[in-house]
Amino acid sequence: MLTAPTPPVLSSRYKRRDSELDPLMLAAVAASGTHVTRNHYAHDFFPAVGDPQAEGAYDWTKWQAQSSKDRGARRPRLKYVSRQAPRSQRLGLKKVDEDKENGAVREVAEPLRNAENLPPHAHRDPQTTSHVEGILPSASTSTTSQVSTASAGQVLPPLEAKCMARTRVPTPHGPVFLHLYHNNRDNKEHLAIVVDPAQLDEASPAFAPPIRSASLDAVWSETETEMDRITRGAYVGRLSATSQKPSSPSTVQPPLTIDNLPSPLIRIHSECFTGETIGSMRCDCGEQLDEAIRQISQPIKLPALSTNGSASPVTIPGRGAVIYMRQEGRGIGLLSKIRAYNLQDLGHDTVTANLMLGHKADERGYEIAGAILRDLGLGTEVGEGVRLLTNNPDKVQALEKEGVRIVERVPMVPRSWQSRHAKDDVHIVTTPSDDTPPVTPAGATMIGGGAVYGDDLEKYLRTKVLRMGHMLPLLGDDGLFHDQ
Ligand SMILES: Nc1nc2c(ncn2[C@@H]2O[C@H](COP(=O)(O)OP(=O)(O)OP(=O)(O)O)[C@@H](O)[C@H]2O)c(=O)[nH]1
Repeated sequence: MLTAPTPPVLSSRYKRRDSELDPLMLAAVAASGTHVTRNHYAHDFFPAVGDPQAEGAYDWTKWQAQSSKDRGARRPRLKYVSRQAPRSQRLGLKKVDEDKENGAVREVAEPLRNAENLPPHAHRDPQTTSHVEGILPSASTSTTSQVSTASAGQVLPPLEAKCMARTRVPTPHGPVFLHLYHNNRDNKEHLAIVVDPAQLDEASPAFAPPIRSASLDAVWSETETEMDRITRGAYVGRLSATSQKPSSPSTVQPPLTIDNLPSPLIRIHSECFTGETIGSMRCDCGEQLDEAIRQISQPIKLPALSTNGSASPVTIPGRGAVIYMRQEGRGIGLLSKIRAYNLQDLGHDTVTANLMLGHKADERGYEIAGAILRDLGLGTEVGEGVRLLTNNPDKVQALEKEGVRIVERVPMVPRSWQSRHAKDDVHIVTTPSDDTPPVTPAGATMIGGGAVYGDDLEKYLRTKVLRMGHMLPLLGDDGLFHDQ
């Protein structure tokens, strides 16, 4: 129909009434080598998009179409990739596991987690998990990297994390630069919240190297324009209608002008929808995120500087970063975390609840966090090292294993516990009764309460100290603090 000559008789007498054939649609049909129907809208024509470990899979700028020298050669057939789970899973044909003794029927396959298009690490290894209560393995706080575990014999390409975009975000604690990362190990958009307001003030002398993403500042293609760079956040100074200076990959880092500059303060924070978005007081995650940004943003007071000739003490803006990892529920995902909360309401603690669901106590990995830190020039072997905000000994170890140079661990004391030390703590607000909402000083927190508190939280925090080895002093029955 498309190629046959138009019948001469009809052409003048009957004009076409349908629209012209869409050349884009024709090109798509030709490229796919197969039929295109309205049912295929969810599929990709690009090869490897559904194969996140392939070169160029997560980054469109790396996708090389047929190069000019190959033009004469036979064109490879493009792979036709579906991002959907297999049909049986989409239709909800779930495998169930019947626990005959208890008469319980339990779903063992989570359709989304087992979708074939997910990278291999998402498939659970039955050898390492146990789900039958009564034969629970001993509490494991292992930080075995969820992302680096490949099935036997599979070789993963070297990990790459690339900053796709960056922008300035004003927060109650001051401006931050939000960076969004893609990587070739999981399909998640991890974030870096960089606190370095000195970059916004180009007029003042820089005492410390700016915290910038090397991958964002790199040249992505020969054809990229200044506007492309600025739009993705590769600019210097403060962006405005009158100030638009694209950054350059070869920008020479200013040397450290002061000897006793504290290393940047950083936190690796794991996503917690409940604690951060709806203000759940089962955990202190929202408060920790807020507190981390607050602490990192605190101005740094330096003693009199000899190197810059100033005789009086100098105050410089705070600097550091929160690396925000999409590892909800310590890596088990929101669905399982919600189920775990119900088990916790039955009386089990946070560790046991995870184990009962067939998960480890902690399934997080820190390989990608390490790559993001490297990209930001933080904690590299040569350089300043970092101060890490955490109570979690496993996190310190796991990051050191990833090559992050940690010069100091800075504890994160829950605000409700701080008040036991200092009753006049500024973050503690009036204890709410049932009908009066707490009075929160403006800008003191992101979510709605100065401090999280309550029985659920107490139980959670105690479990972290007693079962997960978190380094916090516990208040004993005798009213005294006891180091664990
Ligand atoms: N599975 C599970 N995850 C939880 C629970 N409460 C909070 N989380 C998750 O735990 C993660 C935060 O971990 P924490 O143990 O608070 O902190 P940490 O990162 O190990 O240690 P710190 O650096 O000291 O805060 C987030 O991903 C939360 O979603 C829970 O009861 N069960």
